[in-house]
Formats: sequence, C-alpha cells, structure tokens
Amino acid sequence: MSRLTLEGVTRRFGGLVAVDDVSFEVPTEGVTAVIGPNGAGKTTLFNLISGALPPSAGRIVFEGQDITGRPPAKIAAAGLVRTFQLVKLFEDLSVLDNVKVGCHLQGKAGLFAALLRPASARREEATVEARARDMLAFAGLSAFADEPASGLPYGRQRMLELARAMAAGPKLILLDEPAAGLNTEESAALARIIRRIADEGTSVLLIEHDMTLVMNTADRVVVVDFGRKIAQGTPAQVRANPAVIAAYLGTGKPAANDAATQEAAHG
Ligand SMILES: Nc1ncnc2c1ncn2[C@@H]1O[C@H](COP(=O)(O)OP(=O)(O)OP(=O)(O)O)[C@@H](O)[C@H]1O
Repeated sequence: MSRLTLEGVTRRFGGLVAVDDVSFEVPTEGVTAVIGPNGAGKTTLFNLISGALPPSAGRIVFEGQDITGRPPAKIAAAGLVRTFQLVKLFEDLSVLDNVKVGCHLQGKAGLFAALLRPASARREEATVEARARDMLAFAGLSAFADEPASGLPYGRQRMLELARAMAAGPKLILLDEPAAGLNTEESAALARIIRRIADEGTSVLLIEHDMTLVMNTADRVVVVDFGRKIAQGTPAQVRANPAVIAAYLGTGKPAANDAATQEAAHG
C-alpha cells in the first residue's frame, strides 16, 4: 500500500527546473531513500512534500488525501513530519523539553485548555511526559534528559532531532541527510534506529549521501539527477543501473563499487 504518492511533481525557480515531473510512491512499509548528486533537487523535493514550498505542477497525495500546497503545519498535523539537513533544536530548552515540543504536535488540548489545566489537559501532560521519555530511551538519550540541548555533542543533537520528530507519532518521517557529520559508530547506531522506526510502522523517506547507510537501511531507492527521476529499485539494482553510474560519473567521480559510490555521492 502507498503512504505517499507523487504525481508529476515539478518545481521551477525562474528558468531553473529544480524538480522536473517526478513521480514515485512511498509504500507504507520500510525505508525509501532518495539519492542523487549535489544540486539534483532532493531538498527541494522534501520542501514540496512537507509544504515548505508549493509545487509549480503535479500532485502530492498522503494517506489518500491530496496535500498539494497545504501549509506545513497542516501536513505535520496529518502525520507527515521532517527533520532538517542542519539540526534545528530549541537550544535553551532541556533535552526532554525538546522532545515534549514534538509530542504537542499530536496533542489535543489547546492553549486555553492547557492554561486552565482541567483534568484532561493534566492527563495529556502526563502522557506527553511518558511518551517523551520513551522517545529519549529509543534514541539512547535518557541520561541527558535534563541537560540543555545546546550542551549535547553534535551526534547526539541529531539523535535528539530524530526523537523529537518521532514524538509526534508520525505516519511518515522525512529525514534530510540524517548521517551528515556523524562518525562511523554514530552512523551505525542511526541505521539501527531508522530500521526500528520502520519496523514499528512509521514509513521512512530519507535523503542521504552516505551510501553505506543507504545500502544498510533502504528497502528501495529513488535516484534523481538534474531534477528528474532517472532510476528506482532496490539498492543493488540502482547501484548496477547504467544511468545512475553515468549520473555519478558526470560529477567526475567513479561509482563502480560501494566506496566509490559514496565518494561520488559526496560530489
Ligand atoms: N529557493 C531557491 N531559489 C532558487 N534556486 C533554488 C532554490 N532552492 C534550490 N534551488 C536550486 O535548485 C536546484 C536543486 O537544489 P536542491 O537543494 O534541491 O538540491 P539537492 O539535491 O538537495 O542538493 P544537495 O545534495 O547539495 O543538498 C539547485 O540548482 C539549487 O541551486
């Protein structure tokens, strides 16, 4: 079954076609990766899906509903959340409070209810606290719950961003280069967390330059180049696809094996 469907999605910036007639489906199960050389249009694609930018043409359907051009908050409330290429945390808040902010995305009690503190809002607060602590445990951050987010080392800040996004209980999570800046060990831990997120029923769509992570986590891969989709399939299929190899060769680097593909993807 399809969680997300893109039909002929296009985005122009003046004369530049950053995303050009792209169609693909993100199935409910598993991890889907979007790869492509620098400037291929991956981040623009995420901006279109999450509502940060309206498409110039095409349709985006999430859970059977047309979400094309809807505001980002509405799309997030429907269960489609994203993380960013650069970490965006509330630095002055504690690690736990950062995750609670994510939980409130799915909370029912509005501002007035929370201010008046009727029983339902208090119950919700307790649920939020419990869920936030669960998410911290999930991301291996329980020991840092009361520390300011700004005090965490970079790798843990990325995990915190992931925990916060998951706290909203999303049906689909968009991860923009989650392994950027992580060392090998952190990257391996991230791969395990991504697999677990998918196994627990949240569909994952990720942009990633780290080919080891893509090969280890993705069930299917969509390849874009100059805004167009040039291939899709299993990681092994796309790696052997001549159009994909040519796209990476076009950046002046070889793509004949794992290490070389990773090199090329870094462009
Ligand atoms: N707001 C904008 N205005 C004008 N051009 C833009 C804008 N955003 C992106 N572009 C252009 O669209 C193209 C695709 O950019 P995009 O950032 O989506 O690529 P990418 O695949 O995410 O690249 P990278 O891997 O380097 O992050 C690039 O040529 C970029 O310069």
